[in-house]
Amino acid sequence: MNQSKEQRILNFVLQNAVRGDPCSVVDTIDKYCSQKEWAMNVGDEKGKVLDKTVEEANPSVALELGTYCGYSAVRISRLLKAGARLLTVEFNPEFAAIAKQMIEFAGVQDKVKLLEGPSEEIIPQLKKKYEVDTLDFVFLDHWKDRYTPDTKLLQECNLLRKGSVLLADNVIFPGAPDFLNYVRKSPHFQCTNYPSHLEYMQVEDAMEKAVFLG
Ligand SMILES: Oc1cc(-c2ccc(F)cc2)cc2cccnc12
Ligand SMILES: [Mg+2]
Repeated sequence: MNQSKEQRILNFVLQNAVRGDPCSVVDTIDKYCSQKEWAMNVGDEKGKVLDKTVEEANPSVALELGTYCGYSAVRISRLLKAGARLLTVEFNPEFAAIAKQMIEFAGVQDKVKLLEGPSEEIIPQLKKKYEVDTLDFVFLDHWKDRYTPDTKLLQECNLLRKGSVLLADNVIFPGAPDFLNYVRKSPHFQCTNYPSHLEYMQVEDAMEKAVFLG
């Protein structure tokens, strides 16, 4: 049975990155996906925006929607302070299986909890089942038509507090126009746009930061 692209990415990491070194895992995925096969990791250019936003938020509890192969879970968790944790949600079982191995190889498994299932089911479980009070940082990088309903769900579930930082990938390409509309028009969010490029391509893209105002 021939391998999936995601399995090829993982194998390249297992053979070329340094076990227990998150930076080498991130760099090795970027090397493979820029030189051999494009894949929908946030990539290094937008990854630097992600890094700065995470460092500024310095979250104790972070949520990622859309794990894929684990690239941004490794990228985020390498910046977390001792005792901080990242919950990452992936609904595709094949992707989740790859990400689990990627996270373990990078040595960040103690900081990352991978939750398999649809975000609309998992978000309402975060408080009781996953002992979350409020989220300090949320990275939205899943299907673009889920950005707005999941943002509303986070608010309805009282998972955001004054100062909670949302960062959304791909607001230009593939695009999340309804999300931009929603957060920019809402009195509950202070928004900032970060123009960038689609991972590994010269196509325009951007990230949007939306800070919850309470
Ligand atoms: O960063 C991303 C990029 C794309 C994407 C797909 C096809 C293209 F031709 C270009 C871009 C899809 C994503 C889906 C989910 C999370 N991130 C994505
Ligand atoms: Mg993306």
